[in-house]
Amino acid sequence: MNVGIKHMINIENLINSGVEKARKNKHDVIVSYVEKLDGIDAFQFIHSNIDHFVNENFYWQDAHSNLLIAGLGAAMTMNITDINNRYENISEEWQLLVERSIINNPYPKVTGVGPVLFGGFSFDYVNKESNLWKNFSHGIFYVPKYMVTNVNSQSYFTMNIICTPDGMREEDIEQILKERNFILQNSNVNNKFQVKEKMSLPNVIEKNSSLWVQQVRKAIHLLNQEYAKKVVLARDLHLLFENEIDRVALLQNLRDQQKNSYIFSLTSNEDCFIGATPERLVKKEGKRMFSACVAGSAPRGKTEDDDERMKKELLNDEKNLGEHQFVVDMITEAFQQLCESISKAHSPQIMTNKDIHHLYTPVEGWAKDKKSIFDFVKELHPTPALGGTPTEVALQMIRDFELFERGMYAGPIGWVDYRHNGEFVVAIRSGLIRDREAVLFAGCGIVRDSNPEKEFVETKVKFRPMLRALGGNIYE
Ligand SMILES: C=C(O[C@@H]1C=C(C(=O)O)C=C[C@H]1O)C(=O)O
Ligand SMILES: [Mg+2]
Repeated sequence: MNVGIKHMINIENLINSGVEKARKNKHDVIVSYVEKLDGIDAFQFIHSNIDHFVNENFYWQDAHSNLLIAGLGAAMTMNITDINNRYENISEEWQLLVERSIINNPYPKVTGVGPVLFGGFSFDYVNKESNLWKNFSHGIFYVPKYMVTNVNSQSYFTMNIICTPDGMREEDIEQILKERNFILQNSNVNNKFQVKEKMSLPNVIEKNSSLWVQQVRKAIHLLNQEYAKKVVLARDLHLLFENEIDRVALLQNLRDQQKNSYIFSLTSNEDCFIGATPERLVKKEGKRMFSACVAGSAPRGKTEDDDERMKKELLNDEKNLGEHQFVVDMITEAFQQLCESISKAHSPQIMTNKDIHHLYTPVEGWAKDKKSIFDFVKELHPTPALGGTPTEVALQMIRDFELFERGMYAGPIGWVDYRHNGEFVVAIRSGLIRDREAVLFAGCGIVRDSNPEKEFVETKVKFRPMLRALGGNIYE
């Protein structure tokens, strides 16, 4: 791989301009340098270098594998401290950071290169601050130091360097260039990923299953008293392994097994939040906006005929169609507020994943002037696919009835680039990995005619993607 001297000189010059600008304006400046590098693969980049960036790394792969982004290290981190204005604050901070950056990008039409902010928001704005989510709190975002983007069969390498008004020593610059070369040499195509050894089988601890069913029963009772129309209740499942969980192997398994899902992983200190979700919250491409209503579920059939029957039944099932419609109504309303014009399918379609079918209605629109992706996240989250209807009542029911802390589960996770394009998904079919332990989450939309036992079975199906990838197939 060409780690070229020409690039080294360019980067050095750029850093010097960054330092000068930072000094003059008395604020931090991000210097971003983009190169096109044939044959560098985002996953490979992660697996070859993860040991040097154990506390800060992320991976993103969209549902069609059109776009892969992997990041290592943090040039700068944004922790969410003021929960009340978290979307506005992140949006403003990002806008400012971009305005103050120096970007060398010969490929201005390519999305997801140059400075990219990656991260997520916690599900609820009221957090119990449990030990489980101590490394994520209300949400966390960072701009990676090094990033690989694979898009439309091309590969790009971005390096982001933060320059402060204090300047930078010659040795620091040398160190940065050395690290860059080391990473690029490591990411060599010949360094193919292999699962070192099979993961040990976990001990799966199903703690509160009967209590969860009781909670669902209580919720249904309240729904029948017209307290709310829908609430999404989730449960947690704990896995304990003999050895530390191999996160790269887990990521690889999700990639292999969940072909048409978004694969995400976000590391903060010793914890990694990872999953394979089918559900887009919002995507921004210039002024074009895309969202997806995904709610209402049926398991896959055992045979092809069976599977077709499942789909047909789901498309005609009153209970599932009701669950779905709350989501369509809410997302449509949010898009009507934020868009000049919108369009959506007239009736739900079927979205099929490895383990499950969902009712699916895509929604599209043209954003009004100056609306950022964060404006959309703020207006959309939580949709009734993850919260309920009405939103605030449902949120309170979730706080009262659920037996664990949601943290980042079901929250918006994704990225935005320096031209303010990006995508957020809802972080379901996910789990939190810490050392030898994994905590997985799955929930379902409870409506008046829900059956608690059936909803329990639905959560089992939704645990499968993470369970299979971790080798604990208790619900197969
Ligand atoms: C809440 C989850 O999934 C959501 C609930 C669904 C349902 O109840 O039918 C379907 C898709 C998701 O919007 C989850 O997977 O944890
Ligand atoms: Mg459901």
